[in-house]
Amino acid sequence: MADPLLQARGIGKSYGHVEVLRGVDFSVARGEVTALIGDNGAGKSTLVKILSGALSPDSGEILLDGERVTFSSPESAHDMGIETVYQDLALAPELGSAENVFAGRELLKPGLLGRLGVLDRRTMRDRAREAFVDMGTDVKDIEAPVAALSGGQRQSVAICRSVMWADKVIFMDEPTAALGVRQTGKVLQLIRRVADKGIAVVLISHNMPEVLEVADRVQVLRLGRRVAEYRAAETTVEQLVGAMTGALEGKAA
Ligand SMILES: Nc1ncnc2c1ncn2[C@@H]1O[C@H](COP(=O)(O)OP(=O)(O)OP(=O)(O)O)[C@@H](O)[C@H]1O
Repeated sequence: MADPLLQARGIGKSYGHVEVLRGVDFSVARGEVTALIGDNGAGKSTLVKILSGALSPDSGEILLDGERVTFSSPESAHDMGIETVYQDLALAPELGSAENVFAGRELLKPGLLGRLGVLDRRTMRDRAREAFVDMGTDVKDIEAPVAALSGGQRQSVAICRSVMWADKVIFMDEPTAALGVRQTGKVLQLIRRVADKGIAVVLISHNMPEVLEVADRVQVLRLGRRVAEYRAAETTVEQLVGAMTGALEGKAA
């Protein structure tokens, strides 16, 4: 693979006496979509939480651009250019798409007498619109409440928001799980576009054909260990399922 941008080495994590991750190595490169797959309970979400600052590992190390880093919180990972799109999307349904992009990170402009403190609504709207156009999304009315959008459009808003704030890594947890075929296709195109901007995308998915369609590389977790790594172009659904269930030995890419 190209030089890893984010690299985890020997990550271990237990909840009480239950060892959930056991010496997991994982790496992602700029401009690539890396799928993270595994059966229910394999440890995917736990690994993503560790790599995005939401959980601390018990052991192992994380390197970003070759430098060892420690995330004390999701905000500290955000500050280093790492964002996560969770399955619930964390959008405020009553706010518009543009407002959601900037929610909690509003831009301010000088108020009266040069004091900071007035929301710069126009700049936020313009930047959000630019981001939506740049990413090729079909959200037309960026002021309509996101509750009124389709599931695919809401997913697009959440992805565009992450692109606005991340310049290194974006984790996406099952971004197409609730979508129909057409909307899934659009979201997959969007995911590709995010990677083409030079961002490393990590995609958690249970949908193997989708993984093979959009990912460059696939890393397989089973029972808390990374058991295989494949180039998507050189593997099959059967191989992936075999590695996930333990029926097949994985071959390092
Ligand atoms: N907060 C917690 N306390 C105790 N055990 C937990 C906690 N979170 C996760 N686990 C356990 O850790 C293991 C790995 O869970 P994790 O959610 O990381 O798996 P996953 O691969 O993301 O699964 P899924 O595909 O079902 O989301 C599971 O056995 C789960 O029950």
